[in-house]
Amino acid sequence: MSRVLLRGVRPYGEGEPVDVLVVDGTIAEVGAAPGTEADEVVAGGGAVLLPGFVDLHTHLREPGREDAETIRTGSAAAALGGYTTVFAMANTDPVADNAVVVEHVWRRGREVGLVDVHPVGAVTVGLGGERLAELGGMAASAAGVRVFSDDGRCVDDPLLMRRALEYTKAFGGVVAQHAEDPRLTAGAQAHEGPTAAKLGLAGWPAPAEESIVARDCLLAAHTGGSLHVCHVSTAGTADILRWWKARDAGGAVSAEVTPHHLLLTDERLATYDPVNKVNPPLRTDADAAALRQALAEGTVDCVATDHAPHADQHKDCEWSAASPGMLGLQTALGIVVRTMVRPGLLDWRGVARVMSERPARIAGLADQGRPIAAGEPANLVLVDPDDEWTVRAAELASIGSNSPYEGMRLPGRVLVTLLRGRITAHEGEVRF
Ligand SMILES: NC(=O)N[C@@H](CC(=O)O)C(=O)O
Repeated sequence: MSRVLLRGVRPYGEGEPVDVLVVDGTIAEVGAAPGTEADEVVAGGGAVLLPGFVDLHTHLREPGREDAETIRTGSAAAALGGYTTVFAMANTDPVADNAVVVEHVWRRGREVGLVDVHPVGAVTVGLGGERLAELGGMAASAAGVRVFSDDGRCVDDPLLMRRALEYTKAFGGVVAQHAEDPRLTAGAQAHEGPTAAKLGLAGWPAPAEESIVARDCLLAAHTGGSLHVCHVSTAGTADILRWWKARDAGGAVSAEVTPHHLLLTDERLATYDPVNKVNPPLRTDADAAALRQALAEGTVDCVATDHAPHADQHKDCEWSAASPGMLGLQTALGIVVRTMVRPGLLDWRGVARVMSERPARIAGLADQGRPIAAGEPANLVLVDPDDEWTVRAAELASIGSNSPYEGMRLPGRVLVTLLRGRITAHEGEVRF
């Protein structure tokens, strides 16, 4: 029998500190537990206890790009960031578009054992956008895939998108769309606006995202399927989602926003440093403010990192040749605290909602994003809300070092992460 005692912690940052006893992976008691024996006692010091975070959008790069990240290093970054579950995107090499590849990713995640790694299945064969992949085969595999996405590419053919929504509905799946009309973004390098014009970079216009989101909402309603909108980046997309959700038109539509789109804007592009290159691109102050508001009110359901590690040679080059993407797993909480908690847009219950509960429900997970209560699985993260730390990309667990937050002070430090009662990260150290 394994017993872990978290002494003096505040679930959801509320009330007086309590003790939380975890026995064999399950929360056994929440309350005062004086004199309780345990294999390991964590001195909580009044820190905030939350359900472990769930990331619907992670690039782990394995198989194929192990020079940027592996399932082992990405899992370590996740545990250190407070995550107990990540969804590994399908744009690997080979593409995760069949049962063999998704089972490999799933098994490797289990072997590493730091977080639950759920492979995302590709919607189309080879992310080619022409033929549906064997969605049912991936769903029926040992990996039990429920989330499907061509992320990195848009399923721009409306008929294929319709079929994907219809087909996944049969087994409770969700289609996570990278909303980008490719005809409107050919050659795009930056958000289309004054900054891109000044810097001479080809623009990525907001309607390229918004038109696909509007279309897909209509298709979700028509088919009764489940649509999840990846990395919402514009105020206009938030408006469409707000209008759509108010209509309650059928189907299920959910959406995520990344930490970087909550905080960073295209003003950072002036240095031409490709660390700021990401897809969808950093947009304007007004967009970021609208996204923070949309997340606070629930129009955008959750935060997802879009953790996108790249090997140095794909970032240490000129802007146009650089790969888009940023590290995100270890900095997500800090950015959410900075942009949402400190300004009063979210309390800690809200953080639990957007980083754990909603993403778990969207993906249909039964054992994650659960209440902190006796009898529940002990997937938990303990956060010091006041402590600040300085981001040093070289010290992050990922192989790639493409963090746009280098040198930034971030509030909210992860003290301990527990996966089914096992401590996976402790004071910045991973426990493999
Ligand atoms: N989000 C990113 O900027 N990059 C993603 C894929 C993509 O969406 O382009 C990646 O896989 O690197």
